[in-house]
Amino acid sequence: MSEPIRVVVTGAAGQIAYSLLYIIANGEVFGKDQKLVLTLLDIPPMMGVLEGVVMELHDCAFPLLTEVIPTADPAVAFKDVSAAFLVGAMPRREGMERKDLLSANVKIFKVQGEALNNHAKKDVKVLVVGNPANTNALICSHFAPSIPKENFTAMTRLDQNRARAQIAQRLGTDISNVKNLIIWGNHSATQYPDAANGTANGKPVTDLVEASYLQSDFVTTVQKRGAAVIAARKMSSAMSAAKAAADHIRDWWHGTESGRFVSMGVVSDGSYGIPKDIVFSFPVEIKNKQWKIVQGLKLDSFARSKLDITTKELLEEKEEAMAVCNGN
Ligand SMILES: NC(=O)c1ccc[n+]([C@@H]2O[C@H](COP(=O)([O-])OP(=O)(O)OC[C@H]3O[C@@H](n4cnc5c(N)ncnc54)[C@H](O)[C@@H]3O)[C@@H](O)[C@H]2O)c1
Ligand SMILES: O=C(O)CC[C@H](O)C(=O)O
Repeated sequence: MSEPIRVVVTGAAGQIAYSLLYIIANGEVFGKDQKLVLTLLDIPPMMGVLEGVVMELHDCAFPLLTEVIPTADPAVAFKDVSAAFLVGAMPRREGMERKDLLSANVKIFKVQGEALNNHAKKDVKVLVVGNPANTNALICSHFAPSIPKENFTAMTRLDQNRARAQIAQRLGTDISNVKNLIIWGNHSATQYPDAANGTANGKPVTDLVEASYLQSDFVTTVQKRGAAVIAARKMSSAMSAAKAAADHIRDWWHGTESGRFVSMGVVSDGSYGIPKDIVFSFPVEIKNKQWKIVQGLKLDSFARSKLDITTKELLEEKEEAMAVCNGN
């Protein structure tokens, strides 16, 4: 059994955290031999609810959980953390526009970037789940200059999982047989879910599924899945978001198997002609806790036009977010 590591979950009294905390504390992210100290951050009015979550965590009797620290103070929450799940933010509800979220949520990530900068381990692995996730991750990194920007990522794993589920259902095969679907760009309705490199039972998805579906309904279903869940549940997706957050950090911590890639929002280095310094979802491979963008994949003109749309949205979001953070 190794020494405990400290892991923070923000928005710990919320919906996603309620599913996520179980998965983390049960050893399914950092491993069954990794003891954990969990710090749980939420805002002061939620401290009562958070107390209940803490009681339940104790009552689960998780062997790996050595301590649980609920707090409303970022300095306490981020102290010496090795991994950070930044979930806490307002979710979009029916009738709200995505833009309504940006100005409210982006400020949270400025504060938390500063807190990470001042209190976290310098090799902390940060996953931003709170929306607009890509731009929040960029802001967080911007305000944490002492931590390498490679350590800040945004969650598009839920979109990847959604894409896999759509293809598996269409082919009537197990989801574990469907690999290497890619999410490019923003975690929003402009993302481009791309099956061009995907395989199902070892065969190219493009040989098994009609191009007309892959270029239309497949793309729009995945793009709009979050909105469809909100319309049905009247609340944003939570169980599936928690599972995806756990998948994301588990793969970052333990690595990806050879030949298999996963999608993560990472600070662009200019790969595939995407402008530097926006958080863009790319296919990555992971080894020794370092991700690398998969290079050399072919993008046809259809794919390229989709990447242009999502890039434009991310550049606009960046400008808007910087203006909010600078008080303009
Ligand atoms: N990237 C993705 O794939 C994805 C998927 C689903 C949801 N989301 C986003 O995740 C976020 C959380 O969703 P949820 O359903 O858990 O929402 P929720 O409203 O149930 O919970 C959010 C929690 O965050 C807390 N919070 C607010 N400001 C905070 C702050 N400054 N510090 C710490 N905690 C704070 C709230 O008090 C609340 O307890 C939303 O922004 C949602 O849109 C992202
Ligand atoms: O607000 C949305 O449209 C999406 C909410 C969430 O990010 C999801 O993908 O389920």
